[in-house]
Amino acid sequence: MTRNFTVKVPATSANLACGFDCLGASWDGIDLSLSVSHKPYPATQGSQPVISYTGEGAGEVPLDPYKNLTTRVCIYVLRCHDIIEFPDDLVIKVHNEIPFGRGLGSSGAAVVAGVLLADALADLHLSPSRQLDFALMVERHPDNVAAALIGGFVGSYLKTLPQGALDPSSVPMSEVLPEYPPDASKDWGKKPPVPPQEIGHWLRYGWAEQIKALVVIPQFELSTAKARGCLPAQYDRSDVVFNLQRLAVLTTALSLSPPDPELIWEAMQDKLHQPYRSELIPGLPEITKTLTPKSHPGLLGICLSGAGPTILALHTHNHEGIAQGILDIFERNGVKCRMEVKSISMTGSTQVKGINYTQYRDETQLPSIMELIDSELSEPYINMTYRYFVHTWPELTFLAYDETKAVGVVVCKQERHKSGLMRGYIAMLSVRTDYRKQGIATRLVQLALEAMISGGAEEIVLETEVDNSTSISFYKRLGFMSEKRLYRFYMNGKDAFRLCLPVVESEDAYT
Ligand SMILES: Nc1ncnc2c1ncn2[C@@H]1O[C@H](COP(=O)(O)OP(=O)(O)OP(=O)(O)O)[C@@H](O)[C@H]1O
Ligand SMILES: N[C@@H](CCO)C(=O)O
Repeated sequence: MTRNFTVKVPATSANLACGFDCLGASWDGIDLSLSVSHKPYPATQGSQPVISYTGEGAGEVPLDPYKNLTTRVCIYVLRCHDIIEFPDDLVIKVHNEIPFGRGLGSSGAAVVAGVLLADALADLHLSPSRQLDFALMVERHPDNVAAALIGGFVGSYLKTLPQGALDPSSVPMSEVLPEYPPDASKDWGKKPPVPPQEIGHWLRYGWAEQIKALVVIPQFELSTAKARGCLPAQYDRSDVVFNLQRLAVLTTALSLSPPDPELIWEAMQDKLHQPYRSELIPGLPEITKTLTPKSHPGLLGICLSGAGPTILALHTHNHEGIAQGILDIFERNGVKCRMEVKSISMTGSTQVKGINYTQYRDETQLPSIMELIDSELSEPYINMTYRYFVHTWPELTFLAYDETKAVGVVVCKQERHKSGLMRGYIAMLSVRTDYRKQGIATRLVQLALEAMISGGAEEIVLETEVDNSTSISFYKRLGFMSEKRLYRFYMNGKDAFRLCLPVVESEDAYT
């Protein structure tokens, strides 16, 4: 059976001015997404994962699973659980909307995605706290990764670990995520350092629903490493106190409704990182000092997003006016930008298990098939009828599973009709009522059609009750046409329509 699932991780803004290395917020509608399919463990083929990648960073990101950040984190987490290889037939389709090196947490998102990928592939059932431990072994400040994992407006700190515990910051990154040599075999880097428990603690704050984020993204990249490189090793006590006082106010100020612009603007001042980063971001001091709630009504506070160069302007309204103010300053400094308005994402990262489809395997599936169909159809069938179909044409019965629960089935047969044509026949189709409208019936019928056509079917037919308009329009959408009316076809005396799909030469004519 092939399993499939998706992983989605939102973009984040770390710091929010005074909360250097401890505050973060995640944004809706700007995500890193993985769409994954694989065979369940144990792995037997030693096959390499196939990665494809679209969106931000396409063409730049390595697609070799031992070089790509997300899959390297994934194999790191798997190996910490004594699973040394990727599962068989692993296909990962990445779509990334988070631009690199702009202070929107792209690397944190890639790391979190790797942790969630490993978790889902091997059914590790890691708690959010344990997921954060693994992420913090790789991305060593908690602000982006905590906000990306948990979602919302999040405060976090790194715990002081007991003496003797592994200190993540002292483990060289090359030991956590080794650079795999080209000839790395599956035994290479097998025993990585396992993170201590509960490296990071976090708390989600309230966020007033009126507050939106205007995100102004300059065209140039600034790596976090470079933006940290210009920070001093030590600070004046007065600067630290300046930030702490603002931090004490900001976390609650952003939760109050209606938001107080004067309070928030002043609380979003900073002396610990932005002044030092000004040399790397032309126009930054002017943007953070001259745009105020008085000059630009609707503005609440303005700062660097993470390590920059993106500017984050929290506001309640007037995003066009505020954006123009920022764009004018950037333009005078020769910086080109694009902008987006975002809402806070309260969901954080998600792993959504998909429905898995499988061909009929053996009699143990018969009770599920019978239950699904008996609960659905007006026509009662006896055991022998089911056995006749699934034993004669096992390759033409398909089931849909949510984890181990069967939620849909299609049962078909195929034989030569007296007209001389090879005729496929859809005998039964059923999807649990609570799983409808997810495309499960369509996928089941498509699988059956593919199997019948590859088995030589020249036409495919079925019957449906004349007053079952849902069923009739479902099959018509798949290309079926009404062929004839069959009078008193069902035992309840109802008429049926026979629907027919002529198989034309193009194999995808039915899709
Ligand atoms: N989806 C991804 N897949 C693989 N590698 C990625 C992905 N996203 C980011 N990276 C790697 O992370 C680098 C960017 O990391 P960096 O920490 O400099 O910036 P950022 O995470 O966008 O900013 P910040 O941490 O300040 O918010 C990229 O150049 C790339 O090497
Ligand atoms: N707090 C970090 C952001 C990236 O995690 C910094 O400003 O360098």
